[in-house]
Amino acid sequence: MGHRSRNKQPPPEPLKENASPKKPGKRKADAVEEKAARPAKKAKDQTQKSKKASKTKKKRASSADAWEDVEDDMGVKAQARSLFEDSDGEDDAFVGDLDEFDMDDDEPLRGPIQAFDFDTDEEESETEILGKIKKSKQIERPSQIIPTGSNSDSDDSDADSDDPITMANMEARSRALDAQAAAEAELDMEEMQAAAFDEDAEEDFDMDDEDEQVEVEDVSHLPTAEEKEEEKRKGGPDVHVVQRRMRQCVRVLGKFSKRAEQGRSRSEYVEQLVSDIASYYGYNEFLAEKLFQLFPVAEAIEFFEANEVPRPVTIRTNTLRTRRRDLAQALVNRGVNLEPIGKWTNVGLQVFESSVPIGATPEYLAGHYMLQAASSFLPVIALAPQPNERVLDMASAPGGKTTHIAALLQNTGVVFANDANKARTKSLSANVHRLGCKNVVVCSYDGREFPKVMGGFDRVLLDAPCSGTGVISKDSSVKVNKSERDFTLLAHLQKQLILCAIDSVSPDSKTGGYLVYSTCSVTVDENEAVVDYALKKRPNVKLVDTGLEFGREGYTKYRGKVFNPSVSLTRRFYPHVHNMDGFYVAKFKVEKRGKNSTQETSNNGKVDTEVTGITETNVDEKGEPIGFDDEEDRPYLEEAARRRMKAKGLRPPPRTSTVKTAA
Ligand SMILES: C[S@@+](CC[C@H](N)C(=O)[O-])C[C@H]1O[C@@H](n2cnc3c(N)ncnc32)[C@H](O)[C@@H]1O
Repeated sequence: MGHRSRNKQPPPEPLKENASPKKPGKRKADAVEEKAARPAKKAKDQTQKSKKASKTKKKRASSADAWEDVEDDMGVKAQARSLFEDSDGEDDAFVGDLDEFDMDDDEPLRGPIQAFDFDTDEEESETEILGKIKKSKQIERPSQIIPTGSNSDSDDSDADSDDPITMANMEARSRALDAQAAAEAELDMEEMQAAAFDEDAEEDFDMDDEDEQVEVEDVSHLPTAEEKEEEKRKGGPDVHVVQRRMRQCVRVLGKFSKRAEQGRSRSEYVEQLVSDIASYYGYNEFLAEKLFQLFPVAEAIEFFEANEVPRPVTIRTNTLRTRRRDLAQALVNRGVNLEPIGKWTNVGLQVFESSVPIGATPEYLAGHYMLQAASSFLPVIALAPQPNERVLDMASAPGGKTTHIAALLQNTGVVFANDANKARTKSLSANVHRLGCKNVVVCSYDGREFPKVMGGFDRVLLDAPCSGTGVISKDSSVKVNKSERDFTLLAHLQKQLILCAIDSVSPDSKTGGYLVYSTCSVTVDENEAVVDYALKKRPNVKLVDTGLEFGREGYTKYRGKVFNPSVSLTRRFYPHVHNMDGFYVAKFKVEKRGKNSTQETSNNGKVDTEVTGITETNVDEKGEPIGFDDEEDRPYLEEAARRRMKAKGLRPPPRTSTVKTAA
């Protein structure tokens, strides 16, 4: 466990608080208090604004208590989940213990039950109606994907008020806290950028006392190999030293030629920074480096910081049972403080606070909603199933996306909800029943057996098993339990699954012919590399626009690898950018094999046309057989079989072959 993640211990001054604009957690509030107690250390060119920020931080420390346990408890409970299997954290059947929403106050939540007139014209905008409950910030600030309240006009004093929390003042207090957190996140961001990029700043800090000066001088140069050894011998560096060294490295890497120590290379700074990130946030060095490489230096820190903050609690209205406005009304009447997630979804609600366990309300039990991360709406929106279609959800347990698909099909057509893990199909079936899905067939095959089991689907969703590097805030065990070998095995499985998923789509479908591939991981090996592999192995598919309104473009080049330019049509989602779990979505159109066809690869709005050269048989563009080389695959398949046996409590036979990992 890293310095930053150590539970409930008095934390160090955070490197950068609240990268993700959310309510502060206990550790952060404590950190603010500690900061206030320590001798002031100011940025040289500190503005009025940042003075105000430190004031706000102190205020927040005293006012945020009512929220803190919510976050900490959620973190602990979420950690109990098995990530590999249920990596996007959706409800696993009955989730009856979300009682962390209970207020800490001795005073129970009181106040008149709110009644809203929902009997207005059907055509009245739902956002407008929900705005009566909580004014939608999406309207005011459409660039935000999940609202944070940063644009709230509430007075800060609302958050500090000593008055008891009531239904009447809860909204204002909630907004004020959100606004504080967002304002601080912005300021932190500015400070970080200033530290990294301010050309004029020769020194990071003014020294307010001599002790500080000594400490800062100590970390202003990179430790030599001997010093590192010494540091290790003493049980690792002091957390404050690590923090300042990280800041220092970020700053140097921002303008290397000017700021680096003489004789030290860029890679030495990167190495030191990665090693400090690993120890500060509690990652193994391999994963810290893998994730660090995805972003520019300062942004990488934002990503790691965002992984320390829980994402918003969100629910998806089950339109087979109710309408969002009715659900919102019912939950508000039970003391739930919520608002629509954003314009991009008409079924999502963000829960800010609740006086009842949100996983055990009568509405939940009656299947009116699914507890579901906002990011998991995305692949289904991209899939866009049409009524009466035949859809395959190849890796579907516990069914968040299956039940969403069933709802979009309006209980027509059929969804085959498959999952290789039979035990997990129980929670899948439970959710299917609870949500009243009548068009779902649950089955349990290894996805690689499709399309032999059944093919000819109008649409296929492959929400692939993955490393879960997008959901570290939910399951911090990922920080230490993923090795290079895991990524090699996962990418191999994903490549096998994606070919089977493509082959299960009917190119003759009148209404569809689409595959959506998604993961809750942010690594390139599990995303763009898999998609690019599929494009190479199956020339009869092309990538198309996902139809999602936001998300960063997929990489077309990454660390020496060059992918098909159309991979830019795929979309990446990040906790520090979109305030949702890290996610990846790609959408393919499957065309007929055996005919030369024109492939449109739209790249940044430009449309390239190329002849794909599809052949009659199952061969790739070099005339080599498509599919897997049995010999090459044997160790991987053997490894998978061993894992399955272990999972069932059986002892696997000795290995006859070994899986090669990349050098
Ligand atoms: C990311 S989770 C799926 C989450 C699900 N789509 C949802 O929205 O609730 C990945 C799933 O893949 C399943 N899985 C792993 N290997 C598989 C395989 N070879 N074939 C089919 N499913 C597999 C796991 O059991 C796990 O439930």
